[in-house]
Amino acid sequence: MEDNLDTALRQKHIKALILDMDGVVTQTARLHAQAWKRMFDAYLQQRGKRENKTYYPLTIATDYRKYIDGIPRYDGVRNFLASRTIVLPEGEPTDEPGKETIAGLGNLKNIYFKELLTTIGAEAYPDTIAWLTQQRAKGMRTAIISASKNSKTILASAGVKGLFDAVVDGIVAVELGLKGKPAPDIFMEAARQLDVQPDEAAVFEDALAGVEAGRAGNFALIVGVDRTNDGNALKQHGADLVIRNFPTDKETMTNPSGTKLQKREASELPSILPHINKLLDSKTPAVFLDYDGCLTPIVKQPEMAVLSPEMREVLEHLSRVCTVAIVSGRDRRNVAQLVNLENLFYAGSHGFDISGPDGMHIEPGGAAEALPALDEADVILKEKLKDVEGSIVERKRYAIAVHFRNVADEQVAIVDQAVEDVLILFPQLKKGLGKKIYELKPNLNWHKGKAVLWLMDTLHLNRSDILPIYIGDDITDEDAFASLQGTGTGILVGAHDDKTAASYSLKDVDEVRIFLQKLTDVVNSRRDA
Ligand SMILES: O=P(O)(O)OC[C@H]1O[C@H](O[C@H]2O[C@H](CO)[C@@H](O)[C@H](O)[C@H]2O)[C@H](O)[C@@H](O)[C@@H]1O
Repeated sequence: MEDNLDTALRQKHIKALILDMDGVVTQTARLHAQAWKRMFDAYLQQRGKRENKTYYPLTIATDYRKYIDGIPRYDGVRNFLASRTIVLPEGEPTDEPGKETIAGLGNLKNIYFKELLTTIGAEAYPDTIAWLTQQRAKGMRTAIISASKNSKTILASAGVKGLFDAVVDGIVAVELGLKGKPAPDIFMEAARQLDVQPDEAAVFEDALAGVEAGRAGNFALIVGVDRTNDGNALKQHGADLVIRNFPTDKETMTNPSGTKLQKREASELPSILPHINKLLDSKTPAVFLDYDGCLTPIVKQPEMAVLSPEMREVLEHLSRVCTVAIVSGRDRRNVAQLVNLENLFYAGSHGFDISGPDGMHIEPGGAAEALPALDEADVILKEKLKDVEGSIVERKRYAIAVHFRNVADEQVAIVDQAVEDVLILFPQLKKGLGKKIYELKPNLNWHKGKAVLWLMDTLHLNRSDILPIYIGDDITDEDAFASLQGTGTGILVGAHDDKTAASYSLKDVDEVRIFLQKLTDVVNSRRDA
């Protein structure tokens, strides 16, 4: 569907792109949702006590989306309160935060939001930024619109201010007397500032009110950006086209060392087996290994993935001749127990939790602050999924895997929704994908690739006589392949759903064992020579 976007832009002769900020360019929707929930839940509770009445708390999946998302702040307060049959005086924009007026409650929400912005910060969607950068390089003009009065701070916090020729936000709207969405005013002003007519511009929106606003303004193309599985609703409200991500040319993305990242189809990779001698040359390997799907076959239940005695023996021999680390999505203690070899390094929870021989233990990703969010998310997910047969919520120290391998196809949507609902509640967490699992991880720039580079550095392996080799089978291993591209070797086991940054392949777990055995033999034979 994403490929259609470039075609649609061409067909409609689009000269300018007007993008909504929250949910399309920056990931602040979750911060907003959390701030709204904090403000309204406390207010409703306090009011309920006073009136001896029960007011239901705000639900993010329904109330926030329906009454608040994408519209000016005070309108959001008024809309939501109306859904609970509460009418308050409008008040003044200068009302004290928390005063029982529309403005007072809106001002309190804004304080909570700014607190979250300072503590957690805004992040830009990498796919949007990569695509926008490409479009601007082709001469496309770009504007960003938002109902927020904090847009400048948010754009600066996400580091994307320079990507837009015009910014039309809540402050500009007040100055010019522009009506909020679903009125088209804010988009029309953006088009005016870009010096284009609506029939020359495309609008990108994730909110239903925003899609309606684009339609009301007769823009040439309305693109719904579906980050929350709401594609049908976006279409019903007027989107011409719905995309889940912006189409980026993955081959042109760069790896952490700044060199061009090469990605290929798994089927194009040569087997590493005939190339071991050439690969090693005169170097000593440092071997980083994923666990599930690499050292053990993928099985139905996580606890059934037991290491074979043969694989353990091979690993033990290898660890006598070079550094060996297991880099896994599993909990570190769990994977260390499964492998059960003392002289290996273990990076668990996708690299956030690392241990090694002689009592070494360190958590280099800085994820400790996400622990309360993980604890709460774990409880909520277990409650939400308790009746979904076959689902497993597997808590690791710094991640939660939500397994749906054994869930009936028609129930997988319930799992999807539960994960999305929880993500909205916890901006400290982000979603990752794996084989038939969703992973909730700390929302930090840390992953298996960073853990590998950290180990290389800490263990003084960044030397010309060392060849780092990473072997893995899953999407999460791509970060490690990318981190080593140019300096080491990535080996993909089997295939996953995307292109790969690995350079070689191995068919399955048996071939991994054969490769590790041969590697050990080559190093040993050199020593004997
Ligand atoms: O990074 P890894 O060591 O590969 O860990 C990734 C996840 O592996 C486990 O789940 C996967 O393997 C299970 C057992 O074969 C399988 O049932 C599941 O469908 C796979 O996704 C593990 O349970 C997760 O915690 C890891 O994150």
